Amino acid sequence: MKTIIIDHKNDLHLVASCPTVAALGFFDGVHLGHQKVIQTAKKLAEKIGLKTAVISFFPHPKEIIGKTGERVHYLLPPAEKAKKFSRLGVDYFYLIRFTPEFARVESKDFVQKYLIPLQIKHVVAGYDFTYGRKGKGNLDTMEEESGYSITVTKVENVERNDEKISSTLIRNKIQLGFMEALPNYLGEFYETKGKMVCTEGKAELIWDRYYMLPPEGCYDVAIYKGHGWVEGRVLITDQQKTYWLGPSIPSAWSVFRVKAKWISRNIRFISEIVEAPGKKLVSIRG
Ligand SMILES: Cc1cc2nc3c(=O)[nH]c(=O)nc-3n(C[C@H](O)[C@H](O)[C@H](O)COP(=O)(O)O)c2cc1C
Ligand SMILES: Nc1ncnc2c1ncn2[C@@H]1O[C@H](COP(=O)(O)OP(=O)(O)OP(=O)(O)O)[C@@H](O)[C@H]1O
Repeated sequence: MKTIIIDHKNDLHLVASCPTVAALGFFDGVHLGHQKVIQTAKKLAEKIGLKTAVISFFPHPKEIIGKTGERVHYLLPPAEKAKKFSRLGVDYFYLIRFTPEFARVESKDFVQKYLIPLQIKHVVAGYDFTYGRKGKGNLDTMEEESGYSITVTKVENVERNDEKISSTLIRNKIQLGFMEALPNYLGEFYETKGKMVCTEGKAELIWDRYYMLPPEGCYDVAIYKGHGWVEGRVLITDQQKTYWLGPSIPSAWSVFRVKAKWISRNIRFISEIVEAPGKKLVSIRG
């Protein structure tokens, strides 16, 4: 898959090398709803003999047009999003820099000055997808705004327990520490990447940017350190620092890349700490 970052400096006629069917949206977390949109685009593209594209944005529109200082708790860094797109069979990932100027582009101009030069022939998105200044454009306006050179497909909402799967819903679950619920929406456990920094008796996990952590507490996780997955436990402090509670904390100073699968919140372990305050179950110094 080819990733192409687009800002106002690009001549889009030169960027696109072939016509595509494109899935449009932000796609934070690439959850099951997003996967359905991308798989639909892929199937259609194969049927009509075109390549598949995803058009997305960064940073999140809310950070640019929301209230000043509004922070978005991202679920995935753009590079990880790209890997997931690639696994879904996407050929081109057009990542548009979402700037205040871009937010002011009228919906028709987005279609005429971005989608048409990028050789998008068919757009796939969900029912609620909007585009253009103040989010005024939607899939019902797109065909007309393209002069009928682009056709569209609306994907039915993918739901769980009568609720639409959304990045917001997943963020809310993480905020409450319900990590065990996430495979229902993501199709797999939530994963974060970072490094483990070990100093005598203490191992801190420092996560890369653009991941979201659950609140203070103890969590069952699986950690990948280069030679397979190890199940264990981590503690998240009120300062949002993460410590590995074992098994086996390296005694020598070392740093290595890790990835973690967040399995569930461990309520039992927390209550053990509370019930036996004199007993030092968690040994964290420093
Ligand atoms: C050219 C363009 C301009 C946009 N301007 C605004 C805006 O002024 N206000 C807004 O809330 N969202 C704006 N958006 C964001 C969209 O409404 C929408 O959130 C974005 O396309 C991602 O779609 P999704 O949230 O369905 O994934 C704009 C999007 C595009 C492509
Ligand atoms: N559950 C779903 N079923 C089908 N399509 C979806 C679903 N969720 C999102 N989409 C579509 O996927 C694309 C990306 O959506 P978007 O990034 O807005 O996801 P979201 O999960 O609704 O995010 P947020 O909660 O931040 O609004 C859009 O075309 C959107 O309409």
